[in-house]
Amino acid sequence: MADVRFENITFHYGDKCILKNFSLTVEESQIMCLVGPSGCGKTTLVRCLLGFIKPETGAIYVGDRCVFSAKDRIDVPPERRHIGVVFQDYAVWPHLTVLENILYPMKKMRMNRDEMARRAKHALEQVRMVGYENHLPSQLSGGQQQRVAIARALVSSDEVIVMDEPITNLDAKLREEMLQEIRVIQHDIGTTILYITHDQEAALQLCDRMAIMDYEGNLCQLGADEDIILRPANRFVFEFIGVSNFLSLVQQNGRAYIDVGEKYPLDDCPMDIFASGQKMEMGVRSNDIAFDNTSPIRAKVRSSVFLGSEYNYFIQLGNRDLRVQQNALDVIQHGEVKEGQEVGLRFLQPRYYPAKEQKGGNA
Ligand SMILES: Nc1ncnc2c1ncn2[C@@H]1O[C@H](COP(=O)(O)OP(=O)(O)OP(=O)(O)O)[C@@H](O)[C@H]1O
Repeated sequence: MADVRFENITFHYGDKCILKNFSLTVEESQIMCLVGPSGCGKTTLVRCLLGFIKPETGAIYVGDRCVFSAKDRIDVPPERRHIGVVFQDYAVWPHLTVLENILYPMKKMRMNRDEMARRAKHALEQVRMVGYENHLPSQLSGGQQQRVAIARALVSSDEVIVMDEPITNLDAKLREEMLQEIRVIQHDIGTTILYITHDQEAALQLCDRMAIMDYEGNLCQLGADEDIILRPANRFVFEFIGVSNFLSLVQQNGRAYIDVGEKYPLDDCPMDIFASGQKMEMGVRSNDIAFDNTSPIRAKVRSSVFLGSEYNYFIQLGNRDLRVQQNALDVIQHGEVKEGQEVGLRFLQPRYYPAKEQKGGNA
């Protein structure tokens, strides 16, 4: 097993800076999810690691091996980096059988026959595809094809596997199953996995640690999923992970109010947030809004949707619509609120951030 280290990686496409002095360590035998919005540079980072493109600065290490260093002019070719890869579009060869697909990278590495057979058998067992050796990809479901791609990555490297949106093309149930399988496979063999996604739900289910990139390709937080959810480093992380609502705040006569057309006092709000003179907002996650009839913050239930394990409510508070999510078990315990009903609201774990600047124009 090996850790993966990116040190001060800079990369441009033309004039456009995609990664600037980007550093990240993926610890050995862990699943690290690199999460960020579309276009932020995740795949670019993976391509640097695999050796498909060359950063302008920095170094990349896989365990003790330096696979790239701009300063020392090291640039190990992709096939000698020994990194397993699973891409979104499966990338299994359509004209090769399952077994031939799995043997392919080992043949390229010129491995001996017995070792190839042993590894292929083991990888097929790990992804539960024994019995499908002679099937062509066209005879397999999307999930089975993806398992073949994982088996092929496993035989390429038992040290490091990179997965770039590997389950995006699968239906919801299969996605869930594949996440479980990736977790079980990783647990059994202890491979280091760098998992790239813009799907925060998948990341939360899968990872040991999460790295969050913002739109500009900066690493804005690195931590266990609890850290990211409970202690978001900034507004971007708070908004990107989980479902959140934002409400404008004002202060009057030393007291803070939510301003939603009508003003509701917010007694727990620390007044020092107004010290900078900036407009402030309160962010609260949808599952951190509780119904409490004793609360003076009065709102109206516009709609209620049952989603199996949770209820989704759309609530009108003054001139704002809020989304509230409640666990189905809590609803069973405390009772469902009905459309049209008036409710009192209580905000748990609110966060305070400067308001975003409104963009002008009609665009
Ligand atoms: N070959 C290329 N030439 C020029 N620009 C590119 C090229 N490949 C990617 N880009 C640009 O680089 C930026 C980063 O792309 P990248 O594919 O790394 O993003 P990403 O975070 O992986 O996005 P997604 O989640 O949508 O896959 C984007 O603005 C993209 O348009």
